[in-house]
Amino acid sequence: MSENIYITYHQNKEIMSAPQGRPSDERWTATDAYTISHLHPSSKPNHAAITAAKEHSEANGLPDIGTNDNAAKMLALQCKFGKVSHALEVGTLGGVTPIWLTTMNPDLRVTTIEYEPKHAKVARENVERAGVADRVDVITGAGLDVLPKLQEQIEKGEKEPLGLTYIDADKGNNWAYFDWAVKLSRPGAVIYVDNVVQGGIIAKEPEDDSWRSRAVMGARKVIENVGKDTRVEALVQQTVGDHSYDGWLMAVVL
Ligand SMILES: C[S@@+](CC[C@H](N)C(=O)[O-])C[C@H]1O[C@@H](n2cnc3c(N)ncnc32)[C@H](O)[C@@H]1O
Repeated sequence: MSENIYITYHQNKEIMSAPQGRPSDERWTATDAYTISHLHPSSKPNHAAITAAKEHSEANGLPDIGTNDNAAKMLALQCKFGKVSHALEVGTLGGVTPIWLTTMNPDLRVTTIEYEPKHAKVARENVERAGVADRVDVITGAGLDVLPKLQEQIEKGEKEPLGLTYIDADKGNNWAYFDWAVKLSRPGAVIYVDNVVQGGIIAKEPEDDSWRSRAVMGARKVIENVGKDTRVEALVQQTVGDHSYDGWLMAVVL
């Protein structure tokens, strides 16, 4: 089992849910609300399922650290654009992103890995209620314990090689997840690593060993290792929005 998973997660929860010291601006939140209300209004076929999943997650006490709608829809559109048949998410929370992906891509299957049994249970309930349980495999366990089993399934032909991976779990293992994702992907697959900007504090090497510094080190390690990795081409895109100022690393498998 990977080290300090539980502790690392709670540190991450703090970094994502209480962004003290991180830049924020009401224009970013207002712009997200305005654009999503036009580009994904309540008349969209999956709007009710997504809203219901968020409400069920909240009612069951899951932390408010889910991926925002714009980012989840971007991943869903990437799956459509890339004709992805199998996507992986590391860090399920309540399963809202797999619902976005599968409701917008009728032939897509998603494997999603969640360490917290309670989160995984709520995610299974959410995907069931959304009518996509036959295409979303919610696996309870630590990412690094589950990924070798996914490799076996892909090698046996039980699952397709990955066309898209979304890494959004314990930040200290970002690089290990990325390395696995490359190994399990088909050429042309895309890999996203979330929260690699963290309000712009990642450009400087941390000087202490606080939880925040360890999250920064998780971002720096994946950025620096990916930069030397000849299996991929990558960039970091900075984002602002209702989740403050952050960003993701996007890589394409060559
Ligand atoms: C930011 S949330 C994920 C949000 C989700 N991807 C979404 O789109 O809404 C991070 C999740 O990763 C889970 N997690 C933390 N450490 C993990 C690990 N080692 N393996 C798998 N999941 C982990 C946490 O329990 C939490 O549910």
